[in-house]
Amino acid sequence: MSPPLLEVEGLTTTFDTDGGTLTAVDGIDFSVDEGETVCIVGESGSGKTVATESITRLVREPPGRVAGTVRFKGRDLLAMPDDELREVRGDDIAHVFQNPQESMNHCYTVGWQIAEALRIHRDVSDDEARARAVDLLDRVGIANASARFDDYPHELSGGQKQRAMIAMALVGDPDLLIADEPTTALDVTVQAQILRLLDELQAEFGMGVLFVTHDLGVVAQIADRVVVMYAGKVMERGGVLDVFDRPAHPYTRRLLDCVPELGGDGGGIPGTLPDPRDPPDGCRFAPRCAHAERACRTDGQPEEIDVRPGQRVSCVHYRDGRDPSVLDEDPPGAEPDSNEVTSGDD
Ligand SMILES: Nc1ncnc2c1ncn2[C@@H]1O[C@H](COP(=O)(O)OP(=O)(O)OP(=O)(O)O)[C@@H](O)[C@H]1O
Ligand code: NI
Repeated sequence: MSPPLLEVEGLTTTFDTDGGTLTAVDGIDFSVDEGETVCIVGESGSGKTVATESITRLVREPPGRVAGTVRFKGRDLLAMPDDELREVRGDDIAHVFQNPQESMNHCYTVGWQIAEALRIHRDVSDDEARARAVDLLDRVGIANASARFDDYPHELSGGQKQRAMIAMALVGDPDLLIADEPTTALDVTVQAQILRLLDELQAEFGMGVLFVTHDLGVVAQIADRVVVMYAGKVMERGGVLDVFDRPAHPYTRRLLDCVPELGGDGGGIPGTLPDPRDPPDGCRFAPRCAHAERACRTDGQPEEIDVRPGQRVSCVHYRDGRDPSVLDEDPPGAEPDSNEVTSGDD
């Protein structure tokens, strides 16, 4: 088997804040294979964005600090000199962010920005850059691309702006596309179009995609594999069909319970995320877990246990000699520590 395109080990990102050191991502591992889509999913504040921005060291240091290993095509991005990393960022790994407004320069036309990116990455003439930029705009589904080339960002709709950002990301023909909630700011119809577009482009360009979302409906649509994050830790991971069919971790189950499209009630999970400056002992989810017992509240996050090929869960109830079927029952009288409700899909 060839090594993964991206292999993240022990990724830990902390921030120095006035209130002390905050650990946003706490020693997580995951990988993305060539041509594969991996979704990182979890509630707001779980560390999804910080994790993906740590990969190419987009996190500002200080106050941030990124540790661990991030091997991309065999090279450790965290140990790489800045100038080499800049090349990787432009050519091999592209980011698409949630708000295209913020990622685009308002003073230049959309086409010019894409052409300029092409000129930086490739040694091409102005005419070639323009032709290729128009081609990319066309490829991402912007109608009448050669006319739209001269539009300023404010002249495009939200969906068109996001398409243009995707075109910009494709300039270097990346091997890995990191997309952080790229459709969250868009309405549902446009969101579906952009997801379809990403799917097509992935097949065409053969990219690996690392996709961040809090929306399990989106995960179901696009993921090959899913990594469930909570409070800086990985709770569960596996093939998307396995995890959706037979979620193992109580947190994953509660998340899925929230999704109306999957028969859920659309509500939230009672309680809130722990303070990242002072996380609880044991499983990070224990304070909100109806099945938590003493073993869940001691030591660190439980080691991950294989539940079926490719699916692993960090939960003491799956340890040898234990019966995880207790998680299927409503524990009598057991209430999570807090009844404050947060939305599971904000
Ligand atoms: N620059 C920063 N300085 C201090 N703390 C930060 C910084 N950036 C992120 N954090 C903290 O790190 C934690 C993880 O944040 P992150 O943005 O990665 O969450 P997320 O899972 O992407 O959430 P969302 O779904 O809302 O985007 C949060 O507690 C957040 O407040
Ligand atoms: Ni985020």
